[in-house]
Parts: sequence; structure tokens; C-alpha cells
Amino acid sequence: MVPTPITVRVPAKLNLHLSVGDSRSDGYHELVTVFQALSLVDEITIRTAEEPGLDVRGEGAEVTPTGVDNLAWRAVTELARHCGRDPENPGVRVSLNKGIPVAGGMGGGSADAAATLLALNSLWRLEMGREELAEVAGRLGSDVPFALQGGTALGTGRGERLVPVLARHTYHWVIAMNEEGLRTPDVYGELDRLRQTSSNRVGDVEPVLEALASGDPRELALLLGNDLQAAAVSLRPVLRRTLRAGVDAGALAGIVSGSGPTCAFLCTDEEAAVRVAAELSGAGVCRTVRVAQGPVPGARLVGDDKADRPTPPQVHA
Ligand SMILES: C[C@@](CO)(OP(=O)(O)O)[C@H](O)COP(=O)(O)OP(=O)(O)OC[C@H]1O[C@@H](n2ccc(N)nc2=O)[C@H](O)[C@@H]1O
Ligand SMILES: Nc1ncnc2c1ncn2[C@@H]1O[C@H](COP(=O)(O)OP(=O)(O)O)[C@@H](O)[C@H]1O
Repeated sequence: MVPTPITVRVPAKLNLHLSVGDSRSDGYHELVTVFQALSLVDEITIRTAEEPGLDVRGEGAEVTPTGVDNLAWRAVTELARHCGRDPENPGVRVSLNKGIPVAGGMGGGSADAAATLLALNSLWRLEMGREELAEVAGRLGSDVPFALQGGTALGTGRGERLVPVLARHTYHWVIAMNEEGLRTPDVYGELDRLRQTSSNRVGDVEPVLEALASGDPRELALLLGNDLQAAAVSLRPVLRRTLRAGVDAGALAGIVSGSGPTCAFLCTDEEAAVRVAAELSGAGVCRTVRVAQGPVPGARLVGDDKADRPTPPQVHA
């Protein structure tokens, strides 16, 4: 009997705190980061198919690779290898429905890789535990293990070593997507270049963890920090205007998400977020504005109760 197709929903991530250390000998930077999973999601369906392949629709589909470079496909071949199947002929078709902006600093490709691992674990009845999945995930990219785990977490190493963080509150975010993405390695490279002349760095992570435990968004707003922000703004100067416009519209604070160029604005509550989103969408400083909440769970099979959440409202700029 042909197995039933498996659908997985997987969240975007935001770095509430991103402290970048020096460049390592393997080309990666040592990080201390606080990830939060947001209610902006991709959906992936994987089915058994004689003709393998991958198709993409949704947000940024036209600029998403559909061949072996797609991170979801890399996850298929990596997992096939891991469990002794033929990576050249895995016998599956992957359909991606993207809601996470491509190359936006929100970990969309990593999310798709994580979702693929979870879907194949079920489709191929591998019965791998979360730990084994996380180990394969780490080989696919620094952000992939977090997309499996979700919630709020402290990431160290190159971002793949995770410890869950207590977050007492649902935070309300406005997400401003840019016209065109930024390449993560370019942004790290720009940071290295800027650091030859400037030594600005975000503070310690402990106050951020304390603010999360307190649950007060005003406290957290004062502590949001991202070492890659200056580099992203240097490569995409319009982001300075975007960040200012969100705060002018009433957000508590704004931050570039990871390597950018997406900006995220923390608001006091859901109502405030909808107001900020409406005003920002008229300001002409970004392509699309969305409202999102965090933390949400990591990759989940659709059909599991908690995965069936409503799609967040969307405002077009
Ligand atoms: C910046 C962050 C923040 O969470 O995410 P994005 O904003 O891109 O989504 C991550 O560090 C990105 O993680 P991810 O996108 O998984 O990166 P990887 O595929 O592992 O690495 C891509 C490239 O980014 C650089 N890189 C990545 C992670 C790290 N700790 N140091 C680095 O210097 C390296 O140049 C590497 O070759
Ligand atoms: N499934 C995927 N979704 C999005 N981008 C992908 C995917 N697979 C490969 N990519 C490539 O990865 C790059 C980074 O995309 P993404 O993960 O969305 O951004 P970021 O690393 O900024 O969070 C893109 O430029 C794209 O070419």
C-alpha cells in the first residue's frame, strides 16, 4: 500500500539576541543567541513518488531553488544516506508552501529542512527520536535544530547547541519584509569588515533571559540586540528608515531579524501590533507587513492538535 502523504508545519525564527564572536578556523562564527519561533510558517507535504522532485509555491517561490540546492531536498538526501536508502533515488516528492520570506533572516530554508526530516521520519517509519533528528539537522545548517525544537531557546556554538528558555508571555510582533533578500555569508563578511574599525557589540545574554522570565514586553524591548544588524544596514541602508518607521508607528522596539533584511517590531499587545502593521504598510519602507506571535512550537505533523493554528493576519504594503 502507498503510504499517505505527510504534511508538516514549521515556524520562522527570530533572534531576540544575537551576539557574534570571532570567526573560527572552519569559517563559522561562535554565537550566543536567543531564538524565538514565530507564527509565520511554511508547510511541507512529502509523498511517495516514482518520479522524485520538489515544487514550491507561496511567498518568494520564484526565487527559491527547486533542485539539489533546496535545503528541503538536501534534507531528503542526507536522511536517505543516514538510514541506508539510496540518496540518488529517494522515491519522494516534496511540495513546499512558503509563508516565510526567502533569504530574509527568518530561517525559512532551515525550517524546510527540519520539516522534511520530521515528515520523512514518519513517511519512512524510521522512528528516530528528537535527539537523532537534531543531530542530522545540525549537519544541514546551524539554524535547522532550532526549527525542530521551536519555542524560545538559547543557542551556542554556531547556533546548533540548544537549551530551552522559559518565556512567560506571548509576544506580539510586526514583521516587515524587504524587496530582496540578503545572503547570510555576505552579512557575516560585512560584520568582519566593519569590526576592523569598530568594536560595538551587544551586551550579555543574562538580562534578556531574565526579561523573558518576567514576561514584560517593555523590559524585553529594551534588551533586543543583534550584532549582525549594523552589517545588514550597511549592505541595505533603507533598513535604517524601516526600523525608524516601525518605532514611529508605535512599536516598543525594532530589530533586524538575524542576517536580515526582514525587520521585526515588538508591540505591547495584539491590538497595538495590528495598528503598527497598518501604519507601517502605508509608510513605503518595505514590501509586505505581517503580524505574528511567539513563541510557538517547532516543526509539527499537521493533524497533531497544536499544529493546527490559524494563519496570522496579513497586511500588504
Ligand atoms: C544568521 C543566522 C542567525 O540565526 O540566521 P539567518 O539570519 O541567516 O537565518 C544564522 O547564524 C545562520 O544560520 P544558517 O542560515 O543555518 O547558516 P549555515 O547554513 O550554517 O551557514 C551559512 C554561512 O553563514 C556563515 N555563518 C553561519 C553561522 C555561524 N555561526 N557563523 C557563520 O559565519 C558562514 O559563512 C556559513 O557558511
Ligand atoms: N527551502 C528553501 N527555502 C528558502 N530558501 C532556500 C530553500 N532552500 C534553499 N534556499 C536558499 O537559501 C538561501 C537562504 O534562504 P533562507 O533560509 O530563506 O534565508 P535566511 O538564511 O536568511 O534565513 C536563499 O537565498 C535560497 O537560495
